[in-house]
Amino acid sequence: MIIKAKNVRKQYHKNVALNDLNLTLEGNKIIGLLGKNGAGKTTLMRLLAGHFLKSGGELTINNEAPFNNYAAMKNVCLIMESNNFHDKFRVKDILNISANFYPNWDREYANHLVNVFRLNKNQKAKTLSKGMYSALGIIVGLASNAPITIFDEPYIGLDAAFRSTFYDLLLETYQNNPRLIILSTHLIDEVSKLFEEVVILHEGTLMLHDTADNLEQKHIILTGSKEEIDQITSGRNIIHDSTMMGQKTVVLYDENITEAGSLKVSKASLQELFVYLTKEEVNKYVRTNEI
Ligand SMILES: Nc1ncnc2c1ncn2[C@@H]1O[C@H](COP(=O)(O)OP(=O)(O)OP(=O)(O)O)[C@@H](O)[C@H]1O
Repeated sequence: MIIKAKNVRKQYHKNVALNDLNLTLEGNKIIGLLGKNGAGKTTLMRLLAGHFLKSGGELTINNEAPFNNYAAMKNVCLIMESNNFHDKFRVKDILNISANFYPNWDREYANHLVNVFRLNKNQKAKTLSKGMYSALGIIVGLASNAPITIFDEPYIGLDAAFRSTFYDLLLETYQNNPRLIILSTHLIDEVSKLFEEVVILHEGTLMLHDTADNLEQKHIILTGSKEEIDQITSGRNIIHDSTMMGQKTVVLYDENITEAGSLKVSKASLQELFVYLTKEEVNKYVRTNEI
C-alpha cells in the first residue's frame, strides 16, 4: 500500500488543521504518528479513512482518493478513541458489520480476542465500560486485517495490563499478517519499541519522518563539565540543555560528533526526543525532508 499526501490542507471553518502536508507512507511497517495536541493527527487519520473531504491538495491510497470510495475505504480500518460504533448495537452486531465491511476479516481471531478481553457479545456498545469499549475497537482493528490499520489513541480507559496485551497483540498480528499499521499515541514510551518509522506532525505540517533507527543515530546526549561541553558543542544544533550541580547536559541533533573527550555519551528515549524536538524554539531547525 502507498499513501501519498501532497500539499494536503484541511480547514474546519477558519481553523486550519492541516496546512500543506506532504507525506508518503509505503510498505508493511508499524509507524508511530506523533504530535502535540492539536497538531492535526486525527484529522489526517480521518481523511485517510474517508470520513470527510480535504480542503485542498491531493491525498491518495494506491492512487485512489479515499473519500466516498469503497475501493479505498475497505482497505483502511481506523479505530479512534471514541465514536467508533453505534451505541445501540451489541458487540456481536458490531463484529458482524465489521466482518461484512472488511474483506480480510478474521472471524476466528475476532472471537479469540473477545475472550482475551473478556467481552460479552450480547452487551450493547453504550453499556460497555470505557476500557471495554476501547477493547472492542482494538478487536475490530486487529481482526480487520485491513492493509492499512490505524489506531488513534485506542486505549482510553484500558488498564496498564490490557494496554500491554494490546501492544503484544499488535506485534503478533503484524508478524502473522504484515501490513501498514499507523499508531497515534501520547504514551510514546510504552510503544516506541514497536515503531519502525516515526512521523511527527507540528501545527498541521510534517515536521519529521524518519526511521526509528535513524532517529536513534541522529542524536547524542553529552554530559560533563560546562567548559568542556561548551567547547565541543559551540555552534552545534543543541535541542535541549540543562545544568545540575556543575554538570552540563546537552542533546545534539543531526550533528556528527566524532570526539567527545571525557564527556559521558548517552541516548534519549523517543519520548524525550519528541519533547525536545517539538519545543517551539527548537522545531525551526529540525524541519526535515522526508526519508
Ligand atoms: N470538528 C472540528 N471543528 C473545528 N476544529 C476542529 C475540528 N476537529 C479538529 N479541529 C481543530 O483542528 C486542529 C487539529 O485537530 P486534530 O484533532 O486533528 O489534532 P490532534 O493532533 O489529533 O490532537 P490531539 O493529540 O489533541 O488529539 C485543532 O486546532 C483542532 O481544534
